[in-house]
Amino acid sequence: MSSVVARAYSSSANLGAGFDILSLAHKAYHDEVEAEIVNNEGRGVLIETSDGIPKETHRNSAGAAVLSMLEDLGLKVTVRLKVKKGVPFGLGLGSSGASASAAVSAVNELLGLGLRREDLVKYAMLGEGAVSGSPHPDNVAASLFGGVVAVVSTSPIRVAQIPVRVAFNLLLIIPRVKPMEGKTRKARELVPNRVNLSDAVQNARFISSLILGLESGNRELIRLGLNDEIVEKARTPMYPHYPEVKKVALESDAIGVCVSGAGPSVLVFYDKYTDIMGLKDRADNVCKKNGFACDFIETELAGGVQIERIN
Ligand SMILES: Nc1ncnc2c1ncn2[C@@H]1O[C@H](COP(=O)(O)OP(=O)(O)O)[C@@H](O)[C@H]1O
Ligand SMILES: N[C@@H](CCOP(=O)(O)O)C(=O)O
Repeated sequence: MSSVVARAYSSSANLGAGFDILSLAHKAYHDEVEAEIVNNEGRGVLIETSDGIPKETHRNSAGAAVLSMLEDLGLKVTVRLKVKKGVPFGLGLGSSGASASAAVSAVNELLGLGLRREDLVKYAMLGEGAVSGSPHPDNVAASLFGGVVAVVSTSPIRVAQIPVRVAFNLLLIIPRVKPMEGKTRKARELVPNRVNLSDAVQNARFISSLILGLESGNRELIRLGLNDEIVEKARTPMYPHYPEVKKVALESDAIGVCVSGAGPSVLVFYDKYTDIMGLKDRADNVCKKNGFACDFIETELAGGVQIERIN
């Protein structure tokens, strides 16, 4: 085998109150990473890309993830990663996580390491750490496992896939703005270190409600669950359009609405009862009022990472 190509999908993390815990993968966008061995003489990772992301190994989520994997496993090999971006970055769509997930999966296959997906989460999240300053596991767990996931333990990593027994589609409302360099890093600086007990309790209610709603197919529980008293609130200055977009989407009978990851994109769960045309129309006006156009991408849950080709 001379190279392996892996594909990983975009994701929306947090899902309301599940900061660094909950996430889902969607088919909206995907990244592809091709991994090949350069030599077996030393340990290294070379990045090849023409998609506007850093080429230095330590500054690229794919490079940093794979390097941490080679170091941890004591492997002396240099690999080249060709990173083809499909997931736009800086918009809250898990772009850095998709590259890291595809990269560790491709190298796992290339070197015949036989790692479990939870091991791959462990390494891919270190790629997230390299770009956002903290190794959050939620986006990579969704891109690696697919569907809706909860990272229920970080040491050791444990990921639970949440059974979804309700029919819904997803709408991403994506501001057409210049991506802010290091956006997630900045957004994480806004998260408070200490929170009121009453807010923590309220958030635990939201998480319970969302998971129970998805499992039982109860629309009202999902709607209630897609709220957050802590992180979304603290970050509101980074996405001032969000409260009004949420209001008009709920008035159009969306199932529920939350910020996608650290924003500025907004994730809407909708179904046949939702006035989707009216929702887009009104949300479009809110975006324009805030000084930018928004793209509306209708999508659905995606599966986990796939090995596309073995050459
Ligand atoms: N492989 C990669 N894919 C996407 N962004 C990357 C990658 N490697 C490094 N980056 C950097 O990470 C940042 C994007 O990540 P972030 O702000 O967390 O947004 P996102 O929600 O897209 O993951 C950008 O500054 C980008 O240059
Ligand atoms: N839990 C993280 C998720 C960041 O997602 P991104 O797609 O915006 O990078 C956080 O909220 O910081």
